[in-house]
Amino acid sequence: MTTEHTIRFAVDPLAAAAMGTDELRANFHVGGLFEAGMINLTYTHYDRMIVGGAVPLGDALKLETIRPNGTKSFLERRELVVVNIGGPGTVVCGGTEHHLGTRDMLYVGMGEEVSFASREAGQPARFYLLSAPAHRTYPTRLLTMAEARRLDLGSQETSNERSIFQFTTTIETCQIVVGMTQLAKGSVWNTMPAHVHDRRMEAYLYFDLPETARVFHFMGEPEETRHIVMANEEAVISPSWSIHSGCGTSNYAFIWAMAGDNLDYTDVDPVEMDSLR
Ligand SMILES: O=C[C@H](O)[C@@H](O)CC(=O)C(=O)O
Ligand SMILES: [Zn+2]
Repeated sequence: MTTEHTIRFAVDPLAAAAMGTDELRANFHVGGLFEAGMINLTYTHYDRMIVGGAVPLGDALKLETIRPNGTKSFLERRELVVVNIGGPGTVVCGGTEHHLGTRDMLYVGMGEEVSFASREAGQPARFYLLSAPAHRTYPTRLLTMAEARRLDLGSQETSNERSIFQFTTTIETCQIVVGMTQLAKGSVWNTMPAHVHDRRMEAYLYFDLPETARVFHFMGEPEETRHIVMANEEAVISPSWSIHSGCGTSNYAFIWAMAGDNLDYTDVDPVEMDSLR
């Protein structure tokens, strides 16, 4: 077996507020996604979003179904987004090979059979995986960073100068809204001022951090915040009631992905600075 999974149940805000560091991490922090020769998946009960990692070496890795999906194939009733944060690699969907360079994204429509390969085992691809339930098949499509819609936000003065690359504005998906944010050198804050969006959960994968750098990821209801310390290539789940913002000891990049009731990136409830506690 090269496809492994763990499960995260949904947590309400009162329960989360009573948690210490270890419990917060056990519920919201997702580490160990990128293991050589493995597909590691975390099945969450937040909009049934699955976050995972696939690191193929010499042999291709087939995306096998997992028990919580309750289907014969993984994508029988799901869609998938693959973002490559490693060396060049290939995602094969129903006999068609898609070549993904670093930071390229592939949308895979419902019903496809998927396997992953690296071009060179010595410089393996590191595929970040996001999957949510789907109601119809949209075409499988490759999207490069250059094709993403770019938004430049923040400023050097407020240490949050960053570029947002929206992947799913030019391709159709059932539920998943995904993109990547790159912080400029010297900028450390993301998503501050903060926001919430109860109609969509979100997950972040922080990456491109130096080995000893950390991002303090802020979560919780705006009036009851907590933090989780994140290292390189670690993910964190943001329940729909939670803010999701971070401050790093260096600049960094992250992949954000949402699933839920609508696909409207701009539909967020801003959090007033006065209400943060
Ligand atoms: O709902 C949107 C997500 O939280 C992110 O796109 C925010 C983000 O990348 C940023 O402000 O840096
Ligand atoms: Zn958000």
